[in-house]
Amino acid sequence: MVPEDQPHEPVPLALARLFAGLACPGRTTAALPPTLGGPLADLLAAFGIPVALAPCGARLALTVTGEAETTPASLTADWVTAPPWVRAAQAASTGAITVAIDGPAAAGKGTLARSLADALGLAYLDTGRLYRATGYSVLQAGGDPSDPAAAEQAARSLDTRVLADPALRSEAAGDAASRVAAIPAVRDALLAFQRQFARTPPDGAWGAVLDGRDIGSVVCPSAPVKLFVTASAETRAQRRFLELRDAGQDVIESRILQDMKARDARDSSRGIAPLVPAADAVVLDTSDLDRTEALAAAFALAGDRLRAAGSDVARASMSHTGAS
Ligand SMILES: Nc1ncnc2c1ncn2[C@@H]1O[C@H](COP(=O)(O)OP(=O)(O)OP(=O)(O)O)[C@@H](O)[C@H]1O
Ligand SMILES: Nc1ccn([C@H]2C[C@H](O)[C@@H](COP(=O)(O)O)O2)c(=O)n1
Repeated sequence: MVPEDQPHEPVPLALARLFAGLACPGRTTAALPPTLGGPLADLLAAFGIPVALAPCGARLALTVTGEAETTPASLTADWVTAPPWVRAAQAASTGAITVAIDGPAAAGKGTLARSLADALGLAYLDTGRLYRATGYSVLQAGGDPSDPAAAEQAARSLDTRVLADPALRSEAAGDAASRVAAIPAVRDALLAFQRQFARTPPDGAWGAVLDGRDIGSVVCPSAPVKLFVTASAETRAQRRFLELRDAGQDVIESRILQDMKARDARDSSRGIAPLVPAADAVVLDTSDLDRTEALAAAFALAGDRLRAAGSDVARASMSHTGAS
């Protein structure tokens, strides 16, 4: 039994370290819900990282018990933050690996996508921002986001430098985004940028995490890892309320819930690229998971698929080069 008050690393950091093969033997790294501890321990063991599980209150303490098989002797500036199987796949890679994360508004897609990308050394694209920037640009010009001509013109002339503008996070920008997103010419205009990002991620990254509504179904249908992240409408509205309130916006939770339901209905029922889980996506409901638990679950799900993808890429590369 591990004492409950024993200090633990923050779980996202611990997981990043574990998956990067940089765990510190003998140190308790994560206290996890029982449903996650077992699968994660199996996964780490499969990566060559020896671990032990012990009860810790209502949770399981996951402790690294020995050196990972390929832990580097020292960390250097050019050390690639990725586990051994990822580096093998990277070396043999004939193309970038894509992690597709889809789901409804405020489900936690971006939070998970950023953490996965950071931990695995992948580039990250929040595709919602492309639609938000398009809708916001129409609003700024005094236009109607549902007007196909105005929306298409805004999408085709989009300058990606505006994607970091904090104004894009407002509910008004989200609503405008959902309206322009139902227009086929807008989706067509934004598709090439997203596919290009996935195919040739910036800064030489070996792959990319993209989040949105149609990444697994339309933008990157052959992505080896597809997560559909969801949560109840009430949970998502509360999360968005807290986010906007903490950012200093004057918001009413019941209004956010109402708008969010309307946006979900529009995104799910539109004729083109509707919000639906891809047939081969793994659904992750985060309603009862905090950020840490959701990340642990995503790591377990994504890690398994990525590992398989890494082997496939390596195999494809070997047959391509004639090696056996
Ligand atoms: N599991 C969680 N528990 C509690 N809060 C969370 C959880 N995951 C994310 N959040 C918070 O909920 C809010 C929405 O999360 P996030 O932006 O990641 O969602 P999203 O699905 O990317 O949203 P959008 O579709 O609008 O881009 C953020 O404030 C985030 O910190
Ligand atoms: N791949 C995408 C991404 C986003 N949209 C639309 C639908 C959303 O309501 C809106 C804003 O997205 P968010 O920032 O909340 O993720 O943009 C889409 O249709 N396809």
